[in-house]
Amino acid sequence: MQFSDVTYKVVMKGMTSTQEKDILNGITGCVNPGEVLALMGPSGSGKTTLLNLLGGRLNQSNNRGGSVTYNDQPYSKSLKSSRIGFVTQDDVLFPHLTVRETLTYAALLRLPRSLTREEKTKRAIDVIQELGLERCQDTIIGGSFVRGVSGGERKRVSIGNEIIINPSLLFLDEPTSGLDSTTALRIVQMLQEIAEAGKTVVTTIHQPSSRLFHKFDKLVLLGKGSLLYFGKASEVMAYFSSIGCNPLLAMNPAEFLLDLANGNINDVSVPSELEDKVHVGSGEADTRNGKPTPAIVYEYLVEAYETRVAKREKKKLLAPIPLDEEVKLKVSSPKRLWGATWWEQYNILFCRGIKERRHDYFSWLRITQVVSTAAILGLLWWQSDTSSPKGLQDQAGLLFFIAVFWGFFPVFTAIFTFPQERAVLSKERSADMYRLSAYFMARTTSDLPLDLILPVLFLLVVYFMAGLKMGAAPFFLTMITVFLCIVAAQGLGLAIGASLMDLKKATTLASVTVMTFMLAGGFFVNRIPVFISWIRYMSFNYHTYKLLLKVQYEHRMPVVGGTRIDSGLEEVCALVAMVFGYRILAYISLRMMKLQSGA
Ligand SMILES: Nc1ncnc2c1ncn2[C@@H]1O[C@H](COP(=O)(O)OP(=O)(O)OP(=O)(O)O)[C@@H](O)[C@H]1O
Repeated sequence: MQFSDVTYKVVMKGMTSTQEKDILNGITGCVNPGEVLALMGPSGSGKTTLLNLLGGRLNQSNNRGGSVTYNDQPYSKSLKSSRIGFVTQDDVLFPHLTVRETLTYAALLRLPRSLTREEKTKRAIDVIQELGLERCQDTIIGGSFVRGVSGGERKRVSIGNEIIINPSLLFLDEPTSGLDSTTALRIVQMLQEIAEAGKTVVTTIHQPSSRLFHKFDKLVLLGKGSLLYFGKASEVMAYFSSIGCNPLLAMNPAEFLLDLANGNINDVSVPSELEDKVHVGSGEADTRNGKPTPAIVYEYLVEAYETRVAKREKKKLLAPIPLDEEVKLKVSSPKRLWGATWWEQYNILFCRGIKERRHDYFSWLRITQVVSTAAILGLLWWQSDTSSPKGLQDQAGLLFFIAVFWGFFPVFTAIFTFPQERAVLSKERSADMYRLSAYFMARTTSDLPLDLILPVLFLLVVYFMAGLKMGAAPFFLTMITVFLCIVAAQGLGLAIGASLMDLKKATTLASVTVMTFMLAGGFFVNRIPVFISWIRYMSFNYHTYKLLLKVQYEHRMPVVGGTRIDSGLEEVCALVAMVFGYRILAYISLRMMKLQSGA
């Protein structure tokens, strides 16, 4: 991989003006198969931005300049899905899946279609062995609220998720941050072994120990977005010595380099040129206790690199490299290569969804909540009598409550669906693991079984305690009506969650909407002004309430919300339209969601 004169800027919009900020200024370098390239620099120097650019994650941005080529070919979609692995700084994994399940699903989704299911599963087991994860393969990953594997093991699982496709290029963002030095060393050793197998590894690293530092083949040292050094890691000290910068104490080379890149020259001898700059003409403002300021040191380092090394490196990069034609072909193919067919993707994601949320399925808390509400309702409306108009009015209140309860509950569970999975979705879509439509269908259908079990329990308790109309037909019609209401309400929750992708905002909007639909539901107010009558038609509570009345009383209570209940077909159609309409809206919102990669 070669990168030449890579630049990146961001446009920052202020209150009064728009400013451009240069993040990277002309970074040039290359890394070959078999090598580990480390990107080092102080915090904010642009390491992550450079890594994202090299890994094709900021590829569609207009703010980038220069060129990045892989085997002499520009970036392509097939390269992204099958030849590049990208390990982000945060481990974005499902907390309730075990290590083996996580890697198996990654293998099933990402490995090429030419492999059988057994071969893909075997690859996951091989990776577990390669990464030394056998002991914790049946432990769940864990997260903030559930205890799972250790930080180092989690990082290895994240790396495993990427090396499973046997990528030619592996990018890692701070793979050792937060780990103790022995675990960090183990991870870097593993990266070295991956490189030795003929792969190219590029990693950002914050402050490696000296043992770690010596494991890198090449080094890019950045300071405020400019290149201070590119070359062999083993030659970096000799280079800085050649420009007159030497450590005065025995210290870790990484520490020395970071100090220099920060412009901190305590315990560092500086060249006479720099000393002269302080004494001749630079004036008070540029000096601190007779020492050059960080800005002067930084300028000197950038200039030294530009004049002594940069031109030579650029020349080297311009020299043509003989290329294997087969590799060239693979890399330049513009087609996106999916590891599984749409239907396979749907099945894998459906099973993964069920496994990830299996703990939710038998949540006694939810079951208790529903059954106790049902029991309270049953007691309050115990064997209610509908022979008098007053009794009828009373029971209609119960039916309205059922329509509101099953309109309210699913909205508030569904709004969490997409915002909670945003990070995983972004990461997996950036790696082109599956089609969005397959994910959407799997995610929205894998919750249905639970969502339909709870209302059955609820109705079994309420229906007979409250003495609603006896008979199989009214009971099952009531159940179907409640199901329709739940699926429609879920659609609304999914659409709100997907369009806002922020739980606070989504909860606020959902409460206002659900309250409006409830008020317009035909129980509290019969006639509403014509210009807001559309609210009533969008309210699933209204249609559900009308259908429940129809099932229970047929023609004894024909007018609700100012309209007659005829065949009930109109209400069924309205609910079905909502089931699909809100889901289509949710899908469009997800499609429009900007993923990190611009995928
Ligand atoms: N979209 C953006 N808008 C504004 N500034 C940005 C944007 N992206 C990056 N930057 C700025 O660019 C600089 C480099 O960011 P980057 O994350 O690449 O640094 P880094 O070297 O990886 O830092 P760290 O080691 O702290 O993670 C920072 O000053 C950051 O604030």
